[in-house]
Amino acid sequence: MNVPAERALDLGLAQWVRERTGSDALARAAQAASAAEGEGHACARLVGLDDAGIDTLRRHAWVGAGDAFRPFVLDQERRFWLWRNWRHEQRLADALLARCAARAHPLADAVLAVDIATLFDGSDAEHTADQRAAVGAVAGSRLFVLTGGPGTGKTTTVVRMLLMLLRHARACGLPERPLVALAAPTGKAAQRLAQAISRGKDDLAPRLAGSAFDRQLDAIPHEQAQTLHRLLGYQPARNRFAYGVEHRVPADIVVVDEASMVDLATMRQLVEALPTSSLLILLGDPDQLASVDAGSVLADVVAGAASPASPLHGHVATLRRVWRAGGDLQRAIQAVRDGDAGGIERARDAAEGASLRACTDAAALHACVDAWLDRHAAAHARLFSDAIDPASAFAVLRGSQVLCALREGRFGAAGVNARIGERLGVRHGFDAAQTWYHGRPVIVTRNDYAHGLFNGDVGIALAGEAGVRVWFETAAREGEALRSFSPRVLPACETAWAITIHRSQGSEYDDVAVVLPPDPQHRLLNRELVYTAISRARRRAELWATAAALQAAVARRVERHGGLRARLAGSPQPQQGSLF
Ligand SMILES: Nc1ncnc2c1ncn2[C@@H]1O[C@H](COP(=O)(O)OP(=O)(O)OP(=O)(O)O)[C@@H](O)[C@H]1O
Repeated sequence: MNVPAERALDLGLAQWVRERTGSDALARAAQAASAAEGEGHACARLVGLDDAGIDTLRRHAWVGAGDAFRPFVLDQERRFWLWRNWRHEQRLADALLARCAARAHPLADAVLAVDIATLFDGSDAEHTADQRAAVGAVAGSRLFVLTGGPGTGKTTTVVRMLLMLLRHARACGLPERPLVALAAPTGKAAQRLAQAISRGKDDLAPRLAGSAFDRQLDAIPHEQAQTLHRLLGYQPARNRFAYGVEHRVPADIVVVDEASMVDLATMRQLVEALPTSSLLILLGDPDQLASVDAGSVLADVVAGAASPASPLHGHVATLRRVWRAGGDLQRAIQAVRDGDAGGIERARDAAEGASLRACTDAAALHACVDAWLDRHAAAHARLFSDAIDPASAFAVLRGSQVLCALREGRFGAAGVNARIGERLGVRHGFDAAQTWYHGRPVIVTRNDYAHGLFNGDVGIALAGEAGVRVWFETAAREGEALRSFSPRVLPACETAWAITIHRSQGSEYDDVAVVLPPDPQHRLLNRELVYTAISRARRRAELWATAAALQAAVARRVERHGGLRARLAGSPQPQQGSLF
């Protein structure tokens, strides 16, 4: 079992605290809080300290109870925060609860019933009961959270919510013509949101022609979906946001998709930057991996709201029915979400759906890669043909993707990438050792504000008359489609035949292969990781793993430590775990 190395950052903080305070106990607690933050927790749990040690810490001038600024906060449950994370939780919870307190019920039941019937005309009332209820509940709220797994109709439902809100804007306390902003944590997710909303509008247009909602469809600006950082006016040179408490985002209704990826600090920035009279709608799947940075805001909101005592109760709707085709795959995804690894093993032979390919060693991994390349041979032949245009190349890339739990090593993205590149080179007659070959997919690993390219953006290298250009489909400006760059000016990027599961968040592919390390004890294996990976698949997911590693992963849940959930539940909640 590999243990995380002590980070220089955490040791540095400990040393700094020790030098200034002379307190070894405080230095060690500070190190624990910093290390916990690095692992995604908002605070550390000091359960290894005895009562005397806790008392010593509590009496220290640098440690407070959170009522006034102190560098650290220690609560009654031995949770220990860096001040900034304590403050983020406090301010975020206050803002969310204030939004709930401002709730009104402006529309009469009869009006709601008629409108919902129009918006869902032609659909089965029982099958759409959750979606209908969500549309009815949003009117008059200042915060609404719509959750559900892949294909449960979150986007479909939010389009109808927006139509309802636009039609009754004044009654709902919004301006006559509310400004709607659509955002997501990454460029890729923003692009998908734009496409999904556009599709939803197109589906509805013929059905709503001539109805009271006809006019409102045009007021949903799907082409303006943007990253959260852009919505908040992030200024990289100054590392600050243009919008905040002093200067609010000019928007009346803000929809944020893939909210599970939004960390604590960014969510606080968002809620503080929105006008208090605005409505914030969060969409997401709380069972997915939490944000890369500290916090698990969406999961905390959903869990907190489950308590009937919570002011958030009634502000969260969960969609359960899966509308997307592919019953086998959907059943396997749900089984993993519910902790049942057998859901995948039972579907072992499914040509469509989910399956497990035993992958115990390098030879087995190579066999998996070869079978994968055989299956996608026709698509790769298209990709490597000289005639392919960038849009078609991106369509090929969306068809299949290998996702790895690890970054490094043979079973990590680095090793699998190297193997796939090498095998494709042999099959299609190119030298995979050269960096920029025609057909090479890449993923950006650093933000480059000058070129408008961001961590996670996927590009494709295509050779043309002007030499190799690298194409991207994430827009830098509104209305822009494809852009190309010389490889020389690109920010850091990596080959993307295989990418990490973390990097795949917010993306979807028809066919997905998920590579897990064979060691069942590997500390990075957990249920959220496997669930996130296989739920990226639209048609088929294949796990390259040992049955033991799969079972161990699905059995292990990660819960992030923090105080947000208890604040939102309306009552203090002790938590499990030890980091000290
Ligand atoms: N009430 C409905 N009637 C008919 N089809 C529906 C309904 N709700 C959803 N669908 C269909 O199910 C599919 C998935 O819906 P949608 O894209 O809204 O889900 P989602 O939860 O946003 O998915 P994801 O986040 O995984 O992309 C779409 O093809 C959509 O048209």
